[in-house]
Amino acid sequence: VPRQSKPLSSAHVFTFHRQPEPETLEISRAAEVFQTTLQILKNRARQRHERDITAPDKSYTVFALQYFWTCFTILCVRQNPLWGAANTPLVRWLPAEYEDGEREPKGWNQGRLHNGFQLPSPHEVSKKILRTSSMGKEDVYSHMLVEWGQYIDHDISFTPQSSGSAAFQTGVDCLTTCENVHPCFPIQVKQKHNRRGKSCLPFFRSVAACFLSFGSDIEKSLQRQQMNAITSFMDASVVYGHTPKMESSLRDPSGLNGKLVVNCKFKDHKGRPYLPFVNKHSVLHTLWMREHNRIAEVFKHMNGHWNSETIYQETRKIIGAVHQIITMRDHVPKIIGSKSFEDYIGPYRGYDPTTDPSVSNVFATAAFRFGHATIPQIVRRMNESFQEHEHFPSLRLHHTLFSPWRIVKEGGIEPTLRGVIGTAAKAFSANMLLSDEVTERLVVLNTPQHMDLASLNLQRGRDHAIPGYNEWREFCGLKRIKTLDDFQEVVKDCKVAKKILEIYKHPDNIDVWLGGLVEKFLPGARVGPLFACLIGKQMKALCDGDRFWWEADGVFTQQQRAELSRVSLSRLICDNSDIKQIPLDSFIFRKYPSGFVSCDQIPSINLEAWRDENSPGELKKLSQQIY
Ligand code: HEM
Ligand SMILES: [Ca+2]
Repeated sequence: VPRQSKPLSSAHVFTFHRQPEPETLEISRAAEVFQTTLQILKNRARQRHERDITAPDKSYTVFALQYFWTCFTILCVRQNPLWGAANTPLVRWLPAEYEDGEREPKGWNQGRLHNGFQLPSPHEVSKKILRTSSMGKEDVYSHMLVEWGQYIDHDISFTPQSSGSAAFQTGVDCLTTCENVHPCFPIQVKQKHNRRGKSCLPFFRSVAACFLSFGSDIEKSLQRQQMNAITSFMDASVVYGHTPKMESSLRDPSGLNGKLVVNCKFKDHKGRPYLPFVNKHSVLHTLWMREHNRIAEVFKHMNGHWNSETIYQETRKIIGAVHQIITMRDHVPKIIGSKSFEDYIGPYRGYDPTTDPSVSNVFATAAFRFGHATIPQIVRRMNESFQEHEHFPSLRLHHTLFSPWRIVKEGGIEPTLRGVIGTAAKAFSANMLLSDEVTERLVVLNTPQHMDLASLNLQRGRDHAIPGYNEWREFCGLKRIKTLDDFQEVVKDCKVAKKILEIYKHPDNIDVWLGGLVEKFLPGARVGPLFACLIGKQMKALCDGDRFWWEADGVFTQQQRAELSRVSLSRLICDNSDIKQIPLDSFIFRKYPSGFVSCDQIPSINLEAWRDENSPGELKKLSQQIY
């Protein structure tokens, strides 16, 4: 229960709360044991010069069997049952590039050359290219575009990291060591930059995933893969959880009305409920919880013969559909631009069982992290006239505005929500890429010191052995960069292009997250051609490969689909908060009062389309009154 009388320190507040579930840990441990065992055996074999890994000894066989058994138990009988499921590998659109071909990240072995050059330290790249203290303004989109990006990302990917701070084999502590020992892969820092006198920032490798490939390429099937701990489908897993255990803990314990659990101690001044727990997305999450309970209440009266399970499942289906619609109709086109939307996604043509909807490694590790360049320094809280709030001032990001006690104690979700709608998103510009709120003051789980998000992203890409910028350009049918001139053509800022090539020395060595981030935006987009391609392809896979996509045959009736297409984020806000005026599209930045309309002008969904024929007649009148 959020109850804090005084502000928490930034270290407490701005913590990235994403914890893997026990199942995730079990599976990753199996994969970890397997890889380590394999390594030991390979080393031994090499030392003895007697046999190679294809001649297994007894202990290897035992470990291998354990691994296959643990991994096998997560398989079930559906066709391609693992596609899009939680705790399965992030898929590879291009093969991994490990230094040893199997599990050592890029940059693991000191002195190893790539295209004739050593890779620059992510920290050096961060310092010289990505950091900034200056800010710019976007004038088209509101900060909601950024919030939604992160929110939806948390529905589709979560790559868990090694949880123990001690190295698996040696017991070396990842928090203190500056050596590369699995699962520690510290980020090297030049001494003078480090206040604690250490020459590195701690970094935990992402956990290994089970990977059962029965193809002929043994080398490839033994390669380390990373795991997505959540369902890749846009299924509102932030709201409902992604395991049965989590799901049941989020449902109303009385189980009588198909609703979600609410905070039993605190309510806002109008009696609207709060979430019962601490959560990074408290504002959006609170809106969804209220929306679920609002719809469930309508269903209870409209379809009186539905039991609580039916009410819950039918409501959940709608909430999932609304997530999909807001993302695909309102959000993605603003990010990748309408032309790329047409090229990579286009109109929906039905469920395709041959499309793998799993999140790709490059999407989670690089492309969708474009959003990190849109994180602001300051987030505002606003009053009813969308002006700076008299009582609740704007906050530096690291004094996070999304901390739940502020919501409860400081005016409910509305001041924050108005700030998110009423503030223009941070402008992206090549010479001020990442806010120092996240390069200097980021606190992540497990790590007591402040971290740097830019270094983390770059090191994560290398940890996952993601191929370089040029490989991905080629993958997307774009020209490879060979010279400074080539690069200056595609990068927003010529000086940045030059600096990058100076640091990396060879264009093939440029990390894909960085290369994609500095590209010139496509017209009407907030990313360049490479990220537009990677995000577009991923989004297409997420809808085509989803049997329960809201437009797929048999998921909703035609009438229900017509109703669903009237939903909007602005309607969600109107129905579940005290906000009475809002832009029609809350991703678009409007300066109050111009462009704001009253909530009753925002279309809403008519739930009559869900009336069940079998509903007893006398309840009809009652439900109409409520609706
Ligand atoms: C307050 C704002 C944000 C903070 C503090 C934040 C922080 C982080 C951190 C600490 C990580 C893990 C880094 C690592 O060790 O690899 C991460 C991952 C990620 N972030 Fe953000 N982020 C923010 C906003 C965003 C936005 C706006 C987007 C996209 C539009 C985004 C997309 C992602 C993605 C795709 C990942 C990888 C997810 C996974 O598979 O685990 N983030 N973020
Ligand atoms: Ca999901």
